[in-house]
Amino acid sequence: MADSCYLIEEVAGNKTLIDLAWNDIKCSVKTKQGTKQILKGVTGHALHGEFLVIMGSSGAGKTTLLNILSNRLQNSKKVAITGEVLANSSPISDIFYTNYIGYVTQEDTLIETMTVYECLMFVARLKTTYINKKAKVLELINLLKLDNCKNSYIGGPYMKGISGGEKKRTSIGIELITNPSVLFLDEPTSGLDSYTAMIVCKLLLSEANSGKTIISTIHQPGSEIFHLFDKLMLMCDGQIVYHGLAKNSLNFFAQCGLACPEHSNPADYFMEVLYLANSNELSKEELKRVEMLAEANKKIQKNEPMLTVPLNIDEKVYKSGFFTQLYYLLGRSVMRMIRNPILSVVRIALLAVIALMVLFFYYNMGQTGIQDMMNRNGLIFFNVACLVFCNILACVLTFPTMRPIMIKEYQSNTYGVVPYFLAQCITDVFADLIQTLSYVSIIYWAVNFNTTSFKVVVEYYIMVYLEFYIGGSLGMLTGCVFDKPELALASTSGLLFPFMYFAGFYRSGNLPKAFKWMEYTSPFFYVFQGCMKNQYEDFKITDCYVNPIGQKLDCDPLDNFDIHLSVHFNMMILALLIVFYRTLAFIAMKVMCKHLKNG
Ligand SMILES: Nc1ncnc2c1ncn2[C@@H]1O[C@H](COP(=O)(O)OP(=O)(O)OP(=O)(O)O)[C@@H](O)[C@H]1O
Repeated sequence: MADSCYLIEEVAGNKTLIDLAWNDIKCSVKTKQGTKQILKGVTGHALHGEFLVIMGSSGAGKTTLLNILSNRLQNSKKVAITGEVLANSSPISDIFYTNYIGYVTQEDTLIETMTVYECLMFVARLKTTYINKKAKVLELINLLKLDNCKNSYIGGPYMKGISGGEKKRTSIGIELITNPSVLFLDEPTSGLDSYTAMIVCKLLLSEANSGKTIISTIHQPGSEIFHLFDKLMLMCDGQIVYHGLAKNSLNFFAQCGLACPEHSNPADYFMEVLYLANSNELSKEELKRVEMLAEANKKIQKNEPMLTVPLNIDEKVYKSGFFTQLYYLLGRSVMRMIRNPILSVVRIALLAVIALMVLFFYYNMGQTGIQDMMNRNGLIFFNVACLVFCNILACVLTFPTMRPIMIKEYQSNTYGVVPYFLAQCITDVFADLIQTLSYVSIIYWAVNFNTTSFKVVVEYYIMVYLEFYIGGSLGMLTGCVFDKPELALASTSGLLFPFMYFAGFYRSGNLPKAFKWMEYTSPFFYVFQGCMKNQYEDFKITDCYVNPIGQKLDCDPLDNFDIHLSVHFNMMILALLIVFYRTLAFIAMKVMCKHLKNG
């Protein structure tokens, strides 16, 4: 295993070796049916240099145990955990996890528009202090056998990318780049073919050989993979029914009167023996079998000598500073926006369609008659509705897809919420600026909008910019509150239609007094007011409708629509609303992260 000893000099030299032990871990959760005991006093250990595989029946509590050991599940209103986890014979603090552990989740949380190399470099830049980060990343890529695809996109439903096995190895690489002493993995081989699963398991074994403590749950390994395992922990009904060398497990079951038939895959056989028809209500026979195995397992346990080397704890939660985090997050966010097909399609194609429609129907609009005025009003409102909606759609559709990635990276202390949030806001500032400049420049002169002064034109640019940004802010807010794009989209529609109705276009002067206040809650109202005021400044309709007694009517669109707030006042209110929506989005993001950290 010449290539297996990644960073072995650090493991043997400066790197801390860790023996992990856990005593009498109990975990219960409150459910609607009452309290459910998930773990019933679980005791075990994983030593440095060991690859411990946790297997067991579905619902046995494997993931729960992994989450408790890795501090991803903590005591909360719903969850009660007791027992202790020791590292090198000492109780561990929260900061221990930041310093020494890595966690590979079951789902790959990778950005589809990044390459394998970029994914690893991003983490290396934020979470490591290597002098030559590029060399370390390339070394790791070589170890993970990802050289062939290092410059390929991760890919996803909308773009072709690397294979499932390559994604999994990239996810493992993201954790290995920080060279953790303890690595947890939740079902790293699920969904992979047997050959790829074998590659992943061999990689984990080699990492264990280099001194790391590797703990992984694994589902249905083939017999070839099973024979790779070093230590095995079998769980059933929240208890450990075997913990020891994988190669001794068959003997243990035979001694308990449950001999595995010859030529069977031991992993399949154990799953058969530990299968529970209903994990909420065990039959007498199942209960007896589980208790018999759990008792027999207790008898074979010996006190393993544990390391007692004290752990050097670096109290810093984040390995990089605020501005470094912001810088790389901003770079990633801009790159994602440029490369993301949904974002580019929604933002550019939709905008292009709107611009073409406007040019087609409103090219060289007249400036004098009643009809011209009505067309102009229609176009102003059309712009307001379309541009806000266009940006909301882009944010609502893309933000929830970033959510699991952000949560995973936040939980592993890659960066804080503030730099992440600011990076999103700054990216929007630039994206909206480009959209505004292109859209307004294309349509403004072509449709004959007001060009009486430079100030009027600039103000219109600013109003459109605020339209885009307020749309993005609303999209971000719903995207932060709802985790699924469908839910976010549905709630956005529920919000947008009343907002649009109360914009002051459909019923302005004759809105019943009781509902008048609702106009002030709609951002569309301020955008519409601002744009109308801006467009009709110094603008005279000469060809007015004259009634039978000679009065000129409908000459002032600002009067017709009851437009009374100044352009600058509307701009100020919109700026405040942007701050308000973004603050709410930030609070939603912060609450979500805090909630997740507390289990
Ligand atoms: N927050 C929760 N609320 C209610 N029940 C829970 C909660 N978390 C876990 N459980 C239940 O606890 C049991 C153990 O869950 P866990 O995910 O640890 O099992 P597992 O062994 O990993 O199962 P699988 O192999 O199917 O993923 C399951 O019956 C699960 O439904």
